[in-house]
Amino acid sequence: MITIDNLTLGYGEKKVIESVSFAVEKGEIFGIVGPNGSGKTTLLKAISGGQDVREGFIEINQRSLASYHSKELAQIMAVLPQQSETAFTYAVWDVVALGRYPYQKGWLQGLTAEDKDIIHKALIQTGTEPFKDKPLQALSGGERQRVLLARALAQEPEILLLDEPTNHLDVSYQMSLMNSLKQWSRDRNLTVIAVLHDLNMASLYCDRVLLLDEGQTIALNEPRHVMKTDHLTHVYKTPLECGEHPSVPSPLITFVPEQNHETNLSPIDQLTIDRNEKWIKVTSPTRWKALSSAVLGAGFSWHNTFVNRHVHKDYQCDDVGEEFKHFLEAHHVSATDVLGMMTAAMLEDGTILRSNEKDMNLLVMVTAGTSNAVDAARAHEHPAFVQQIGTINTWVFIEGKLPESAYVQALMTVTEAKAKAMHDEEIMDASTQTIATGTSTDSVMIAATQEGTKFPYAGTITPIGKVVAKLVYDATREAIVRNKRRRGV
Ligand SMILES: Nc1ncnc2c1ncn2[C@@H]1O[C@H](COP(=O)(O)OP(=O)(O)OP(=O)(O)O)[C@@H](O)[C@H]1O
Repeated sequence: MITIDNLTLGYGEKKVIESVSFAVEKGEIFGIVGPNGSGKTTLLKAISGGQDVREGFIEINQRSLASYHSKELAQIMAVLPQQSETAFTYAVWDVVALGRYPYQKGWLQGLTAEDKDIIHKALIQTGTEPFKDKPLQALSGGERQRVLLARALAQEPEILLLDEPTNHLDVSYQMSLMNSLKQWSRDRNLTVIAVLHDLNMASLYCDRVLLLDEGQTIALNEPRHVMKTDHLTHVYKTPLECGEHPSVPSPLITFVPEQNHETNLSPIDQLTIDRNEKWIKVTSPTRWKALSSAVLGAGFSWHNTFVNRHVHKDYQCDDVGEEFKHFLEAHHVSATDVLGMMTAAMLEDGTILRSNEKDMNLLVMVTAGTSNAVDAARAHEHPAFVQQIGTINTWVFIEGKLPESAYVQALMTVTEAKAKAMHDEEIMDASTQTIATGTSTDSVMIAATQEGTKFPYAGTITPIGKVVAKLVYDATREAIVRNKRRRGV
């Protein structure tokens, strides 16, 4: 549909776009992203025919752009520019009606019933119908932006060029605009080329993205290939990270603010451990990124308070999460800060071990009740699942920066070390009379500061994995031994 070949554009002596080539298919949503001054608007202007081409060419439907008469071009292409025109004193309806101009045969010809119907539909589609009689100047920036979009739609274009269309729009209208573009591209085969500053909008809605820097193509591909941490950090010169969107298969770009630390103490030295018969509560002045199977705060989340709460072995509750929150409130602890686990094991038997080898600052806490011990290999022989609280809870605090993959590896390391401790302490599965590998309700947490030394891997044989495995193995055995002693085993 649109072919750009080896395009070079500029102002005076200055080259602003250099040897850029790409093709946009019919029905595609094509995003142009890049830092301020990288040439996005100039490129879009050239595609709309408003910028002289210095080298290369632009074709639309296999015809040179330069060969189109302006009215002919306006019948296939509509433009929503970056700056919304505020000079208009027209009423909204009249502004949208201007979109029908390319179809009028002469100055004196009025609008047909079909034109009016199209204008009405464009007003409805953009939510601007309620203020169709107001002057454009009386509208907010976002409302005006939507009116200009309605005018572009009234042109019934095959191609829509948008320069930062979500500027001025609140989140709900941004989403609604982008959802509409997606729908029009599907239903009417509308081709969209949009300059976007919001990298997440580009990643959520564009079929392909062109990343420009200083007029040159840095990347051109589907968002998941373009939105890479190294590409974007290099181009935007700002710390950011590309992760996964939690609900759709698109990259999620997050920005990392500068951190100011007022103390030289290590994060583990700053942990406060409150330990009594009711709980082991660890609090931190800073938040840790945790991966856990906890009752409160499961999955990946950031916390500054970690509670391992003691409950009676007969504890039963329909909504454990809610009951836990009430418990915390009653103790003046904010539940939103807390990663919370439960255990019927006696907390004074819990073991806390620390390693502070050079660049390996870790703390491990294990509480162990083994009355629900299960041999995973024979678990299928057990009767139906019964939720009981005799459990091994394991916490690992790591000073360092781990990718999410390393969290998962650390989780495996913890599980293997725990299973070996169970084996070496000869903890039996009461049902199968074989050596157990864990208990039926074990819970685990890996928490890291996400600052300092990078640990890309955390499997058993990696530098950090070796320390995790040793501490978890030793702490689990010690907690089991204390538990056995208490029970007189
Ligand atoms: N009319 C003009 N005359 C001279 N130079 C211009 C003109 N318009 C833009 N430029 C320059 O061309 C370069 C690219 O500008 P352009 O507006 O295309 O960038 P952009 O990527 O759209 O930037 P932004 O994100 O800030 O909108 C900039 O250095 C800008 O100063």
